[in-house]
Amino acid sequence: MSWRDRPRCDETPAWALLQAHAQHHFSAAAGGDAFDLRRVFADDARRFDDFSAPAPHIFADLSKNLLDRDARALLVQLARECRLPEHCAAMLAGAPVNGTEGRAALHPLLRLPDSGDGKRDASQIARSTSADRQEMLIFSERIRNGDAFKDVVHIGIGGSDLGPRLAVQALAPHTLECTGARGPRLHFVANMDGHELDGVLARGLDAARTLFVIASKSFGTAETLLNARSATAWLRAQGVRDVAPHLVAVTARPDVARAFGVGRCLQFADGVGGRYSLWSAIGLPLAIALGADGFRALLAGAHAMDRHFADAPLESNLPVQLGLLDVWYRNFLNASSRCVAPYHHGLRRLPAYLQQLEMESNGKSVDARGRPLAVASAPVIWGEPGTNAQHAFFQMLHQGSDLVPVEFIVVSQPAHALAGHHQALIANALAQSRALMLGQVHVQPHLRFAGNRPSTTLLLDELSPASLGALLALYEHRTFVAGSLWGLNSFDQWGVELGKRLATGIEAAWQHPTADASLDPSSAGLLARLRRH
Ligand SMILES: O=P(O)(O)OC[C@H]1O[C@](O)(CO)[C@@H](O)[C@@H]1O
Repeated sequence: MSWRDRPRCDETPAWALLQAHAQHHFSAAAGGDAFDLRRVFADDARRFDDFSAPAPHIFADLSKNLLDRDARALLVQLARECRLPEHCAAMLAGAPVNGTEGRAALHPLLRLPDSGDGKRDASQIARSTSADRQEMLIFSERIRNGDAFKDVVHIGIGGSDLGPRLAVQALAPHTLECTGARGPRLHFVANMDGHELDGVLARGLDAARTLFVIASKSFGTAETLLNARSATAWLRAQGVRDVAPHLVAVTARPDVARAFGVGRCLQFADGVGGRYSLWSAIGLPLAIALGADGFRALLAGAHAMDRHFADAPLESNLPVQLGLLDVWYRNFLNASSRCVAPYHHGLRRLPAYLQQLEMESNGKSVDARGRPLAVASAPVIWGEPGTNAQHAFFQMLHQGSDLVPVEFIVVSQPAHALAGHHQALIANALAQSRALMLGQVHVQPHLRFAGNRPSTTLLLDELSPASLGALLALYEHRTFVAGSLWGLNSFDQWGVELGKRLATGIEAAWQHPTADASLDPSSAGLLARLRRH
């Protein structure tokens, strides 16, 4: 049987076994026998070791999850029955796993290292992605080391923004700004809300020495084109006659970008999904900030995780174990969200990045064959960096009514030397996961904490280009694993199209009130009020 004909999770024998296991051992109805983290730790001295999973650059402690050995074994059985290994091998080999768009998911190919002799020992597509990368890195080094531009403004949205923005923030200590090296300042603009571009242009930019990067895979995204047009108008208004040298496109549609009037195009393959595109020329601002070697280190870290995903047995394969855990919580313990709490200021945009990665990939209700799903898919992903999050929504995590698995991300080595901060930060991360698990018995109801609340801790030695690459690749593959079991095509995103189309109609109706008749009464009423201002 090929990966295309794989059964969906709810069609397998393991699914029914998992349902029975969850009901007998994990539901409130199981009474005193229900799984309790405090009891299993007391009974099992080996639990931490047995439920820990080392992977490249990352150590994962899964022991504080609501999961026992039997459930874990059944989940691995489920993965086999769903033919996950075959699907994974097909995806990594560049098979056309994105059925509705008739293409492959090429992001792992972007991370293949060059072979020793400098040539890429791979398929034509791998060779051409290598050539694209080479071209981008030559360009980024020129901008980084040259004098032509003092400011680089990266314009893009969704996957053309979230990855580079996160990575530039996360790796700030390695970038131009913090190492004191010469080089341009970097700015990001995503929203069509003019306040964002206006705010960037107000930072004292000299038009004659400003480069705009227009990053759009399709080169058809409304927000990006609007910002790009406004940037072009600004250049002209500032007296720049020949704007083309100030505009570089990063795109899979160089034909459209050239027609727009850019001076230079950096290309990447159509088979690279937007939310998986940091590794392509979309990473240009990161390459400018880090330098070519730093960018290659990011790719090497991600590639190490690709190898782990391809080669490690399912039982010790971290993306597989996390993806299975996601299915377990979502479908057997009915958790409708997962909270991500990075205890590192550099990772403050990670929850936003993961929202696109996981919810745009797996927020679907029909499977890859067009059949309605019989089970729930992507949970809501949400979060904030610790310890800020503790002073906002942790109340709900500790005493609220919903089951929310929490993911703590902790980095061993800080990149600053301020005394006391790092230990205090780490102590808080560990304390929160302990408090969630232990709870508190108290005579007064409002001081009671039920405890037995689950968490995972991902531990990185340091936040380096390589470890960030491994972390993001881990999340990509975990998303693929859960989507594969749910039977989804994790690589399309048709759900974003309807709203885009309707926005065009509303924009037209703004100018022509007679068109209000084509709107529903609520939208027409709101528009009428808005027009008065
Ligand atoms: O890079 P583009 O084509 O401008 O698309 C930006 C984003 O828009 C989306 O297509 C969703 O609207 C994302 O998948 C993508 O990352």
